[in-house]
Amino acid sequence: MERAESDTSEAGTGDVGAASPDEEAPRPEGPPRTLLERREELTPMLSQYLELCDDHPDAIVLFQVGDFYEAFCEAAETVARVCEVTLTQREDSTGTYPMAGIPIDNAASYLESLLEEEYRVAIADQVEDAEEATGLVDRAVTNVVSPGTVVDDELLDRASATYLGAVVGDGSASDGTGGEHSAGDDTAASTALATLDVSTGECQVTSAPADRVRTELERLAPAEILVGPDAPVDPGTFDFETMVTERDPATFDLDRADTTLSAYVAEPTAVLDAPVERRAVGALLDYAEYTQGDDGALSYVSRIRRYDLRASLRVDGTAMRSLELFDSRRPGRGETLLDAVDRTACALGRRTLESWLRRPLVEADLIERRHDAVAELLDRPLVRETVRDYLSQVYDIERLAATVSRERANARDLRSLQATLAVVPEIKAALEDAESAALSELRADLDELADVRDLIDRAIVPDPPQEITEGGVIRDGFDDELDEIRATEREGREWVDSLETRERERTGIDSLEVGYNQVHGYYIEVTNPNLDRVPDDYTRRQTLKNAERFYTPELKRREEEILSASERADALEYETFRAVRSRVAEETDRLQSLADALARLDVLSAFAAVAASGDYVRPEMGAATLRIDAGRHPVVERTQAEFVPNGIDFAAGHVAVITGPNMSGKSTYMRQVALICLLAQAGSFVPADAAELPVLDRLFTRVGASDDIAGGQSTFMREMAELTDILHDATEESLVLLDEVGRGTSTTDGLAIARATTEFIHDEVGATTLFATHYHDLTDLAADLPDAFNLHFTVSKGDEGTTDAADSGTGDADDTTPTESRAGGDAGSGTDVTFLHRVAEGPSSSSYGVEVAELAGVPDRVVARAREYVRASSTEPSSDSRRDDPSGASPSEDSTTDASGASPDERGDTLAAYVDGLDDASNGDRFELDGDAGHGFGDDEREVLAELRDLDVARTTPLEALNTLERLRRQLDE
Ligand SMILES: Nc1ncnc2c1ncn2[C@@H]1O[C@H](COP(=O)(O)OP(=O)(O)OP(=O)(O)O)[C@@H](O)[C@H]1O
Repeated sequence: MERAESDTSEAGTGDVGAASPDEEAPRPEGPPRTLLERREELTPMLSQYLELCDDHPDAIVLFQVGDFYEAFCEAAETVARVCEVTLTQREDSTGTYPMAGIPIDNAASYLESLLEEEYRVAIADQVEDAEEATGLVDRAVTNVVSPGTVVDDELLDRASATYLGAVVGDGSASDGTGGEHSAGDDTAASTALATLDVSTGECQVTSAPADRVRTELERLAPAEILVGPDAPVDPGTFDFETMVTERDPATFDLDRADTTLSAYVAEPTAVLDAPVERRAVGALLDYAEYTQGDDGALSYVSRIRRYDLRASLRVDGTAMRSLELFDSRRPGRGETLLDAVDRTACALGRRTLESWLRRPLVEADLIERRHDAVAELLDRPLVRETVRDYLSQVYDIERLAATVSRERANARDLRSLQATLAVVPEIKAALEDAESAALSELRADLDELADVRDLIDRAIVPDPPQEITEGGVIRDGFDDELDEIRATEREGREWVDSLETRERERTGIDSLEVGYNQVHGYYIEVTNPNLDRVPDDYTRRQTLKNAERFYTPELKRREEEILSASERADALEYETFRAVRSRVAEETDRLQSLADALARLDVLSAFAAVAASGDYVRPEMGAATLRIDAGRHPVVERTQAEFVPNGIDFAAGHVAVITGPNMSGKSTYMRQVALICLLAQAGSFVPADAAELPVLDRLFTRVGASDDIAGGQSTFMREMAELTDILHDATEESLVLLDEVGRGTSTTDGLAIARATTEFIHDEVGATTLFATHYHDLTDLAADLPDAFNLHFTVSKGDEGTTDAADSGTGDADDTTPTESRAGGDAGSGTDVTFLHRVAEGPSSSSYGVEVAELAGVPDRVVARAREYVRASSTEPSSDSRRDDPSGASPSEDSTTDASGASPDERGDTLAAYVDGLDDASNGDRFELDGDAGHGFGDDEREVLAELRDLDVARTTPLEALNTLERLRRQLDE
């Protein structure tokens, strides 16, 4: 590889070793210090580097030197460390400077490492031919690469959009942390969020109260965010990977934004009337322009779309994570909802599917439109499969259109566009009889772009080379001048080809040969024994050992003609190619609309394909009840050999308290209900036998205290913060999943919080709620609250031949073989327990904690002993608040009071009494396991029992519990 150039002749390189990758990263704060200090004495090349660094103080400047991109001094140290390349040094007359370089041919993988570590990189290319330059080669920054602005195919995720975001506040917003929530109140809209996918030109903006914007940020998870001066968001609290980029506050000014915007839309104020939105988009485009270099490089950003957050189901980051919509909690192992329903045929569809799942609809009409289309494609498998087959031949024309517009597309890219356009008529034909509104409209939106397709087809050869400057790109017959030049070239070559025969005849030398070499051009070669027969018009060109090479005046003339024709042809081809590409670029809008239509069609047919193969049904939307017959978890059912379907049937706004042992299926069930609702609102059919669903406005989850700990906050603190959001923001149209709320603190407090929360949601919020809990005491809420009821997960006890399921209408799985996990045998009572993963009405009769312990392998003696304690405790006085209520009110009296209008505040007394009672009861429940009451255990066993007794179950995660049990078991074995 070429590393040096003429003006580096004084440079030498010396290996000073690779930097350790573990050292703390020095961030690029301005140009390399060492160069700044020596500014006056630098050679022209390093001065040029320093000037480019001056212009890009927030980036590492990579400077083209031959086939390498080089960085110097402090920047070199960073490059060497992050890219794991050798730190060398450059020596010149002024001193020695650290230097590190990455090969241009393979730059993408090194750039990726720099982006991963959140560096911004300015690429300074040589902008004149090094051979033609007199003195120092001219260089300019052609592109700034940052996580949110990458356009390079190799750096982009094919399947997901990469967003750059900008958040701007109008200065009037509360920061949302003072408890000032404004659910559904758009008059308080004060914060704008604009996002841009630089690779496609998709630009969107919305404004809403600050807390809503924060949720939207989590949903879109931009790779890079510009935070405006008044933005009421704290970048430190973003819990997704992103790079926060500082910008000059002036770039967020309204005047400047309007000027920037006017280059993209004729009348910015007509498209975006809210100043805060214009400021967000303006700042975003300002930065994007800075990164893309040349003026007009973003001309394909022509559609700036404003959207209303209220037009989509609100799913916050916590819910997205706990429902594993896009990221599995077991990276690399677990599937996500997106994986489960992704049957899209092309990258366009895959990105749109993700965006539909991120933004499900909230208008029944729009949802039904999608369902109609899916139903039609499901009923017509031939149409569906034909369409999917053609869609699989579709290239990523959304990104291709942007590449064309940026003048970065080569001839192969244009051919890919053409190949895509060629299948559009076929797709239209397949949809000819489409009946549903969505499909017929889609069909109408499928612009065949026949003009563009024909242009590319006529202009570009079918299988063009990668390079666009070396000819072989433009078809014969497309350009007269090019055809003429090519004819001259061809004629010349033919003349040369036939020269050998002619000269052999003329000279009578049978061994005479005509050849070509790079240095001397065309020649006639005659071997030494025949030299006396060489004609007079031969001029000697080269002497070899056994032969001489000659040329004739005519051969020389022809050679010049051929070479100049070839050069002219290459130049003309390049020019013609650029003209064709510009012509295609003029149709960027139409190409983007076509890409959009193809993407929608792909998602709808993917939904139909999933429905066909996965046995999904069309849900009935807008129901006042939440009824799902034999529902399935779309992800778990794919991994679980025998998934047990479960139904649900209750009025929207009611609260279900779900009890059952660990591992019985509570969380899976709750998530399944949420996923079914979400899929339905995204336009998909759902995994169930039948479904009637309300249209939800928000979806909240508070699942598993220990599952999603984020840094900085204690588990319980985080749990409570999330709970606060739910209690503030949920409405009657929301679905709330609460899994073991309150588990992160003491049993007494946890139980009190769980109970108070449920009462609040029931009385004040009216959201449809599923509440899974291990606190059996909570099951009496069903008696207290008119719209609450119990569900439980059934367990079969083998020896008794019974289940604790009160057989009910909700369980649709009576004929299904349960997935079995058995505990039992000869320990203690010898109960044989099988988890049926089946939901039933009513509360669970037991927590089966001992059986789970037995399943986990706790020694028989401990299990038997534990059973004795359980039996003993069941004879202790009950801790039920209603029964312990000092007022003496019976449960039925209590609920009568409620039904007759008692406010939750009035019930506060009952709650306090309840908690007091609990404290008393828990004291009473404390068993004496050590000392004299040791019941014949040895010291080791007593130690184990003591540890078990001290275990704070309420603060122990299932995994920790299993680990503890395993350790105790080993301790006993030893
Ligand atoms: N309906 C079902 N059919 C088959 N298997 C299931 C079903 N539901 C759950 N399971 C299996 O049981 C396991 C435990 O389920 P899940 O986590 O929902 O239980 P849980 O009651 O919430 O447990 P915990 O209280 O410990 O959180 C799942 O990982 C899954 O493998």
